[in-house]
Amino acid sequence: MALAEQVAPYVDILEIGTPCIKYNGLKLVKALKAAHPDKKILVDLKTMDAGEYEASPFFEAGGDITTVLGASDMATINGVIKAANANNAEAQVDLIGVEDKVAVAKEAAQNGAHIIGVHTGLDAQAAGQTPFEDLKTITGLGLNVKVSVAGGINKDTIQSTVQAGAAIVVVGAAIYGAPSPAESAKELRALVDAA
Ligand SMILES: O=C(CO)[C@H](O)[C@H](O)COP(=O)(O)O
Repeated sequence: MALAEQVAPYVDILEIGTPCIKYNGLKLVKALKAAHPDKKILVDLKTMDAGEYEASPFFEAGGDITTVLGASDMATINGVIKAANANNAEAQVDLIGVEDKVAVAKEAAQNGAHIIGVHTGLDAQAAGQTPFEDLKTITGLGLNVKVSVAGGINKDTIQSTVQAGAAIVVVGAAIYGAPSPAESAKELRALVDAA
């Protein structure tokens, strides 16, 4: 809540990351939305099963976007899309760990997913991986969805993600790990606006 307060002037979406939502649950979604009704709240559930059942309460609590793993069964993805549509919200399909990212992105988009997330997770980042090539591949498909990118994005790389077609750029450590998260968010925002 304190971090959100600091960075809110510079961002469009406030993400509750996966460890954070597991620890805090629905009450944090409600509190964050109440404090920031003008922001979208992304709840990074990384749903793997029971899509509609798991996502619905998070949309009802004020979440605007929840994530579902592209590695899950397409029925799970479809369930999150259904829950999102019932709540005037959005389903983001996270391609983290997916072998055939193009096939999953195409099918999810065809099924009505609102956002496709190109994502190099923290453990893959530690092994030296980045999301940039995958981002170009997915935006290059020209699907009728927004493309989000996440995975170690910082001030040196954020403009290239916008130029590669990312509609949503997720920044974690480069904001929350900065000496001044607000200053970092402000700088990143300016770079995005100038890209
Ligand atoms: O979803 C996540 C990890 O699974 C993170 O939110 C995402 O990777 C963004 O954080 P960072 O910019 O530090 O990579």
